Amino acid sequence: MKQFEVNFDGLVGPTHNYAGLSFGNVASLNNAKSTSSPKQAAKQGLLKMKALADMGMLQGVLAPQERPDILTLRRLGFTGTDGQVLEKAAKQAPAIFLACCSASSMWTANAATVSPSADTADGRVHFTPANLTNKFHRSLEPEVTGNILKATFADERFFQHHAHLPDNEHFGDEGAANHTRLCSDYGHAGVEIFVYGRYAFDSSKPAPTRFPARQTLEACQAVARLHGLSDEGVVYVQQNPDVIDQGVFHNDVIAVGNRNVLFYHEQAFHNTQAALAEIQQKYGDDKLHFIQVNTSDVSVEDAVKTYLFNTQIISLPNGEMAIIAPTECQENPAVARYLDKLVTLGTPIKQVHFFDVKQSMRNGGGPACLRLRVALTDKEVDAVNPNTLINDGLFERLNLWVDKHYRDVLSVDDLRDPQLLSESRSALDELTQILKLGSVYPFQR
Ligand SMILES: NCCC[C@H](NC(=O)CCC(=O)O)C(=O)O
Repeated sequence: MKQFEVNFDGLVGPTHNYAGLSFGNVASLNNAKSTSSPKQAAKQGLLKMKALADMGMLQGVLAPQERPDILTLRRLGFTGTDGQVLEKAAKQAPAIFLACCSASSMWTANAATVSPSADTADGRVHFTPANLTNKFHRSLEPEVTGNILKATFADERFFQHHAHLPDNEHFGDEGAANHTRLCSDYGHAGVEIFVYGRYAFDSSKPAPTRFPARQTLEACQAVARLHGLSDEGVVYVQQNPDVIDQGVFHNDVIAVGNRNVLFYHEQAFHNTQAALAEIQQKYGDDKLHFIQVNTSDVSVEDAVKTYLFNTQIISLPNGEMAIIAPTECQENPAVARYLDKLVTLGTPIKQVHFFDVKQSMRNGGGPACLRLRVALTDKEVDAVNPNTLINDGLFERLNLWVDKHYRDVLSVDDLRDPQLLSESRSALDELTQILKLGSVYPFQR
């Protein structure tokens, strides 16, 4: 039996824009209302997918969501034709309208939490879409995310899909961005690390004071229960509230793991030593590489600015690990120096590859935000919808599709244009045919 980690990247949607929607996410607020390029954003994402496929990795793609979200605007009382709904919402409630236009589903690290079959009680791969309750614009995603995941992982013999957790801040869940898994090989039972920002039912516990903690311990525990994980295979770690207050809105902005490596900033966790000890104890006797980056080498501010930890650590077919980093890491002297040193430290990480994903970075989404990791055996890979796996043909087809449907530039004012709604729907309708997803969007149902 062979085993793989397959990265499913989110395709950037045709309404990609900068609306400053994410309080606590420094990049989102800093770039509010600047002009975006949906076409460039989608192509930057596709190039990263293609590059990983060319490195010998299995690479998948997840479809974006329907935006503007007319269905939600109707639920909020805007009436008439779709065009009138758009016009009324844009005029009467511009902030709500902008939230209903976000292409934020591109960050598929927040699409769901995934537990591989080696970890689960019933031996299937489990998916729970994230409810993303902390941000209104993101809370609109889980229903359609579930549809897309079911259309991508359809075979019930191998894949089990759960409903997202109750839509309430007590169970705030941001998916795989706060979840990482250590294992000796992808197909072996591993240790799933769930990182939370606060306790929902105990206000005496530490919590950030400036920015919101989006993920609760209780949400993590619910996902672990749903997935049938054993207590011996799970570690819950509290994120350091101080770093949330410095703009680390998800754990994947300050830590990332792959196989036997945990790469994290000194300030990432609330109680680091206890967390690492529990992880090592549950992992067993095999060697784990805890690669800690100290503040004296890279400050939290630089980590947030460059997304040093929002890198993907991948295991290449030759067994070496490589870091997939945004070009911002290359441009920052302290971070560049650190990465130069890292590959000489004798850890499994031997290579660094830089990618320009600036369109996404400007909204606080680095390489790791753009992908959902799904560890699969060869049999499970065969059960995945094959039209969602990137190869030369699909890469070319998706580029042509982007050229045909996407705008070069988009300002937030353009979002009220009824033409954009119809462009977006024809694009997505064609995409569901390319990826053979069936009808996943409200406008198709
Ligand atoms: N994992 C990265 C997620 C980034 C995402 N940004 C946004 O939604 C910003 C959208 C805007 O401001 O237009 C977030 O904060 O959840």
